Amino acid sequence: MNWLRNYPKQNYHRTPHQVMTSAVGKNATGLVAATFTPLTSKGEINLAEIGPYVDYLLEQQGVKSIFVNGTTGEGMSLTVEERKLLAAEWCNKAKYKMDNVIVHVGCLSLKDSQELARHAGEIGADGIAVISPSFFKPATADALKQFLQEVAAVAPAVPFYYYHIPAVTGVHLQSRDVLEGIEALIPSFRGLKFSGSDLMDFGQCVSYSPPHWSLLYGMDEQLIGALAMGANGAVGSTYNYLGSRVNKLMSAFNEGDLPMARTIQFQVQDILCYAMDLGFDLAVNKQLMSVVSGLVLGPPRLPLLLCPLPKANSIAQRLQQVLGVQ
Ligand SMILES: CC(=O)N[C@H](C=O)[C@@H](O)[C@H](O)[C@H](O)CO
Ligand SMILES: CC(=O)C(=O)O
Repeated sequence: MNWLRNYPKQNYHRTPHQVMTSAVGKNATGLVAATFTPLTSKGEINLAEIGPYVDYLLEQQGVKSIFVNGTTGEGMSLTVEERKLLAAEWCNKAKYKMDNVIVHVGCLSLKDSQELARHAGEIGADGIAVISPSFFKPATADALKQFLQEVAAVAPAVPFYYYHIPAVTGVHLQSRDVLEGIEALIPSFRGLKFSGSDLMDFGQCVSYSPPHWSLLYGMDEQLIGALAMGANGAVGSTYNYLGSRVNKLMSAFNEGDLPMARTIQFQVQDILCYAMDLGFDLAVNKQLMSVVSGLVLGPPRLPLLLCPLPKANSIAQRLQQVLGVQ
């Protein structure tokens, strides 16, 4: 097995599901809902809906952690000022109630990202996450790490997560290469939110990670594969309305009941297949959440277009049918 010994990368071979609490903050584990951003009918941010939203997740979905201003939250379509107001309100309303509020602070401009990272530290966020810049893209993993390092450096006490979502950013660097030596550059580094389909790269990230990192998976339709690979938790948009059911998937998996975990995964896939056949984008997803939860999340921001209500209603109906089957 010489090829193994010659493999240049040092892996920790950690035991999946064991994440130690670290010196900097607490790790995010379990289910994390990537929240939608409530807007008024005129397209302004609607802070008044955030308190009820937090309570809905806790009481109706059993979801105790959130990831705000990310892809689902239309973070890249919001101004820096709007993002600060939203992050502050999420932290404020989730304080003493939720386990973890992770604020996404990635921007195309390094300076904007730093301003948001500093602010997240001031408002007591439990973590910050940064997506790769995607207009001018980093040419190498080292270039990306330099960017991440500069952001993390302004909020050194806040647990830092790298957010990999290649289908959206068009940045296809292997996450394993991004993780290589990252803690020497970013002492507050605490994990990865991996929203890609490449489970080999994800597995290599798990294998490389020390026990105090959290590896969170972000493709809700195949979470079970990532759990098998050693994910510590999941961040996703569908946990806004499927959190309660997917919590059961996680416990079934942890208890070794794979048939049950698989049954639930197939239910999630059924709902998403149905939605995708109709055309499923963030605007549809947001409207679906409004229909299912009763929260008034409003329209998406341009260039996304408001989803016609009958379409969201039809997906919601399918969801109720599928969830009706235990
Ligand atoms: C592109 C996107 O928004 N990905 C989300 C998180 O990363 C997922 O939660 C998906 O929305 C979900 O897996 C449905 O495809
Ligand atoms: C899904 C996710 O993590 C996001 O919306 O950013």
